Amino acid sequence: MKFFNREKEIKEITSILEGEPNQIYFIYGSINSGKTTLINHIINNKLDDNYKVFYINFRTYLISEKKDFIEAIFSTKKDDFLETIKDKSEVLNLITKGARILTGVPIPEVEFNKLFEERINDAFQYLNNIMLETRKNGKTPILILDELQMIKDITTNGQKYLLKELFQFLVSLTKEQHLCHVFCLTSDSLFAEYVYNTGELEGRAKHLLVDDFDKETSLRFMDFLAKEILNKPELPKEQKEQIYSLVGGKPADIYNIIDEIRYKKLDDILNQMLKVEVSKLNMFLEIMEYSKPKIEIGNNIIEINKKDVLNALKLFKNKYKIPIKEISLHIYSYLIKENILFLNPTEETLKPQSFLVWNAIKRVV
Ligand SMILES: Nc1ncnc2c1ncn2[C@@H]1O[C@H](COP(=O)(O)OP(=O)(O)OP(=O)(O)O)[C@@H](O)[C@H]1O
Repeated sequence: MKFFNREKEIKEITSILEGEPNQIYFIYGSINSGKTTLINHIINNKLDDNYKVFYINFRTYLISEKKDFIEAIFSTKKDDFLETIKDKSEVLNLITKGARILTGVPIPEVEFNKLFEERINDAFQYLNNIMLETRKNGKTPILILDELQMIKDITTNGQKYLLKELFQFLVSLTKEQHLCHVFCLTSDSLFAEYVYNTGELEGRAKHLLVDDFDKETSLRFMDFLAKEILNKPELPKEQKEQIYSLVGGKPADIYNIIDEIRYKKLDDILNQMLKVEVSKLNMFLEIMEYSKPKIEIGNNIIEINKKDVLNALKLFKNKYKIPIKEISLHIYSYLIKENILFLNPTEETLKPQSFLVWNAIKRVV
């Protein structure tokens, strides 16, 4: 897959990386807006060997307890051949000479096994030492935590949230020690909102939005893909308009459509996409009748009323984006959890997760 555009975001992130680590950066955006693709493009193509990237993707693990969290962060393997790291000198080798991007923080197997018996702070202490070693060897460490929301419900010692301890540690890495750049990625906008309003991160964290493309960029992206995938110089203007009016600037949707044009008619592709989305929404509303869904807000469990959901969705009939205060907290939280709405905490607005979802809403309610 060839990478397209995002000059503004690339400039912003590379400028951050040129400076001293000082804040935790949260990269957020609606589903499939291109967050992971962007950060991967930057670490693979825009950095020189003076950087060392520790990339942790929580999506690849099923995380339900502290032990899983530790397993996700650390790696006891030297390389893709799954050779085990035996001692500290092999860890140092990986940090100084190994690949620029490491998946997981390297640790000798014996030390890793010990982490399970000890307090979570020991894991953070080990991580801190690795960042110090990386610095000592003349490299700037970058820690990337992808899909961070996966750990939000993990408790340690029965009730204390692991997330809070992690945040404290990340503040120490950035604002206090200026040791390591930290980027957290999330597609869960309720989580992004929680982070945005978390008192202990005030003045210590910044949010960077990676949104769907605007219209002009989307049309250029279609021509870019027409060249890459279809071997055509561009797509006819009316086809581009047709695609945009159904899926807007969602990179993943645009990519899938152009790819399918290789073997299907555009009209058929678009009709099928809309049909599927409309039936998903209809099914969702129908199931609500029977399942009587509930949502936990603070310490309260609130039942979701179908009529309230329909009224909330009706607000989008003529508008793509609305102020958050127009929908009550439990209803919008539920619709976000169900991947129907996206919340932008910095703007305090709500919009459908995608243009396609918006088109379905307009037809169903
Ligand atoms: N800048 C880009 N250039 C080319 N293709 C892109 C770009 N951004 C996104 N895409 C396409 O969109 C797909 C989804 O992007 P990606 O997985 O990065 O989104 P995401 O925001 O990380 O998703 P999630 O919501 O699941 O976290 C990619 O697999 C790719 O096909």
